[in-house]
Amino acid sequence: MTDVLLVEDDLSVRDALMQTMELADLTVTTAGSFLAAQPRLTRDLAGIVVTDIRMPGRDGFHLLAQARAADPDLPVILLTGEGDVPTAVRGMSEGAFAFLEKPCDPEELVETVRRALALRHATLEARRERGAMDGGDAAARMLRGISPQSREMRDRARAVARGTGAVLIQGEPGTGTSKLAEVIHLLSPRATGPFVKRSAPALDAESLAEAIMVAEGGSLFIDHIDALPSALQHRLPEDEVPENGGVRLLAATHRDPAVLVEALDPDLFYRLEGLQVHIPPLRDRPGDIPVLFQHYLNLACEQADLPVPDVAPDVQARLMARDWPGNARGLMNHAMRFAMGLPDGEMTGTPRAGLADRMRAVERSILIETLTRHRGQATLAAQDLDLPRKTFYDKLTRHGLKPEDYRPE
Ligand SMILES: Nc1ncnc2c1ncn2[C@@H]1O[C@H](COP(=O)(O)OP(=O)(O)OP(=O)(O)O)[C@@H](O)[C@H]1O
Repeated sequence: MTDVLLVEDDLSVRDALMQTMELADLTVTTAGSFLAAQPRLTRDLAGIVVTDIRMPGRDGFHLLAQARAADPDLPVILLTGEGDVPTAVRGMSEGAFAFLEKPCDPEELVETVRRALALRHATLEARRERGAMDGGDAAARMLRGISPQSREMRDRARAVARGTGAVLIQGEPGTGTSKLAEVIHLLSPRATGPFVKRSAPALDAESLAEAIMVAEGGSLFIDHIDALPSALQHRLPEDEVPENGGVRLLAATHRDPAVLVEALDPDLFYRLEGLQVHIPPLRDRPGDIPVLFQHYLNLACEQADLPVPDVAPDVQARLMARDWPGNARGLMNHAMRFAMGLPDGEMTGTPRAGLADRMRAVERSILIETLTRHRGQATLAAQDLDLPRKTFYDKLTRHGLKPEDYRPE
């Protein structure tokens, strides 16, 4: 992966610039002319372009135009001759990201490149997210979240949906167990059949039989399965369901599988044990908090016909540091209140830990958020946080975090 595509015809200048950037841990690819660079200017180029203006044949302005034709959001930094202000002005008016006078000050060059790169990554990330939402399947559309745990959960849902046996979903209240059940149904070959949801404590023999009948050809989702009376556990739909006929059983519990073994008859427990999906609590995936919050904020504002307020970075950091005992539902309620401009009085996620623990939680959230934003690229994340690489890695180790967990799927 290239951070910088450097286009410069003068070999000694090219080597010097390349060395400056490589010393700053940037990955550089070089080209000696417009023609050599042209095929690399694509819409999905993960880096940015630094180009000399004066080159034999087609010059830097041609390159700028070509880059903008490939992708108007691709940042291009122009290198001008000393004192050549009119050229620089023309470059800016034609859409260059910045211009630098040669010979370049190394610090200024690296700093400008980093700014351009951060913008490039943000652009590509936003496109990727949009693509996943627009063209994605039910898991991508309905289960928001950019954390590695959320990605894993979506993959697991897809895999489980392809199976035929009963499924057990486990997660704390408000983590989205019902939503995940619906996603599994929608991803399965039974998607065109009904999805019927019942809560175990409200069921008796008659209402269970009726629910099974209504769910014919689709899925029956039983929430709080641990509260299903023993007598009814034997009346659940069978695992051996004919293709697209019968009823597939999906179940959820907030309880630990270790406790569940006590609550269920062994037959049912072992049936459900085969295909399980666990939803981690929100506090273990703070990277999802800003995305979910923004999603529900947009929704609340749209419903109430209100303008969407800005979420300042310190507000985001505070949201991420909370432990959210109500999980996604708690966050959603908070977003609603925020949209209405209501005070934070009924917030349930306020941390009660001491100062040291709270600071640790904030540090962890910031590390996760930065790694997520830089797609697991530790060097960029460390730079973003103004930390030497070693200090950054020490902190990751202390929090048990690994950059590779934050790289894209
Ligand atoms: N990943 C997610 N993306 C978008 N919305 C989510 C996500 N997870 C949960 N939600 C939302 O949070 C709310 C709670 O989800 P859901 O009702 O599925 O939780 P639950 O675990 O079944 O809760 P409970 O059993 O306590 O009712 C819902 O409005 C759901 O849409």
